[in-house]
Amino acid sequence: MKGMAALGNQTPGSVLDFSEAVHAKSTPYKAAAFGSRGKKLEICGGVARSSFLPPIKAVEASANSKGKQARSSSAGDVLSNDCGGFSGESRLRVSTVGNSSNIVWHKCSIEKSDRQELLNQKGCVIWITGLSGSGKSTLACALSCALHSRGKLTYILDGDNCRHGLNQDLSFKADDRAENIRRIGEVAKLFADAGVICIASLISPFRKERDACRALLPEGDFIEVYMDVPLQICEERDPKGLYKLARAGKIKGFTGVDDPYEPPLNCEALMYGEEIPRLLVHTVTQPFD
Ligand SMILES: Nc1ncnc2c1ncn2[C@@H]1O[C@H](COP(=O)(O)OS(=O)(=O)O)[C@@H](OP(=O)(O)O)[C@H]1O
Ligand SMILES: Nc1ncnc2c1ncn2[C@@H]1O[C@H](COP(=O)(O)OP(=O)(O)O)[C@@H](O)[C@H]1O
Repeated sequence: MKGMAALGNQTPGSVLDFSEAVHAKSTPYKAAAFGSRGKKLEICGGVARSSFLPPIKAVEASANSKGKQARSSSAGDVLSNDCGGFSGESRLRVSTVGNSSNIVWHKCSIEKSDRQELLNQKGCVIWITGLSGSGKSTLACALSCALHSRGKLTYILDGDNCRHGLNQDLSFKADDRAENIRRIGEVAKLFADAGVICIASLISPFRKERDACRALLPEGDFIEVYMDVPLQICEERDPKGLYKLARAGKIKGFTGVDDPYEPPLNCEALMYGEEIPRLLVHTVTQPFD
């Protein structure tokens, strides 16, 4: 069982009420949430409990052998120094990561745990996946509003928005979608490392790539939320008219129409139904140390 990420210093068992944060409809949103992967949390006035995972401590690891591919490393291969000057210990280890050779991880004495303490919250990634029109952006915004109003620092990485900048070189072909997911996963990891609650909201149709993003974070710090809304409903909503264009053959490779979507097998939270998410019971957690 995986633990759920702590979102901050909330009273254990407290509820994130989205009623102020979302549109006007008042019918409760139907949702099921799973705290640890597969472990159901109560919804709509329920309680979500989780085990607090201590902040990661940098562990010295042996240097990568030449040519060995490592996804990323925050441990080992360390060049460290204190903020105050040049007195810090340096353990210079050169490594190769992907196509980057002769690189050295530079470590600072201010770590994730220090930033979390400053912000009084725990950095984590809430990853919202689902078809176009399933309500990802709506939920991301509602979640951000709800947490913000509770004094929690959040940042949304929206697939559409990131494609306006960081990912503007990527198409919707499978390889580019995979790269889109990978990049957003890496950026989300940086936000979490900064102590921010990062809400990633993108179709992210491939299970393998989503799982790779999960693997970038300590256990419990990646909360996968699946918008389990049937294609038919998404298509009826069609707020941007894209499904219509896809059905007319004017957009090729549209997710759900003529491009695949692989639903999560074991996500932390499952959102379904047609109503606006008025209530989402979320994670919560043991107090921050
Ligand atoms: N071919 C195709 N398939 C799916 N979606 C398409 C496509 N072309 C453009 N769009 C618009 O791009 C938004 C999805 O971008 P993402 O970065 O989230 O997609 S992905 O994760 O790389 O699959 C998606 O936004 P959302 O509706 O917010 O999901 C669409 O508006
Ligand atoms: N739970 C919901 N019930 C009904 N309509 C919703 C819900 N969530 C979002 N919508 C509406 O569906 C449309 C698509 O929502 P959006 O958040 O843009 O989806 P996505 O980001 O997945 O494409 C919007 O018009 C939005 O107002």
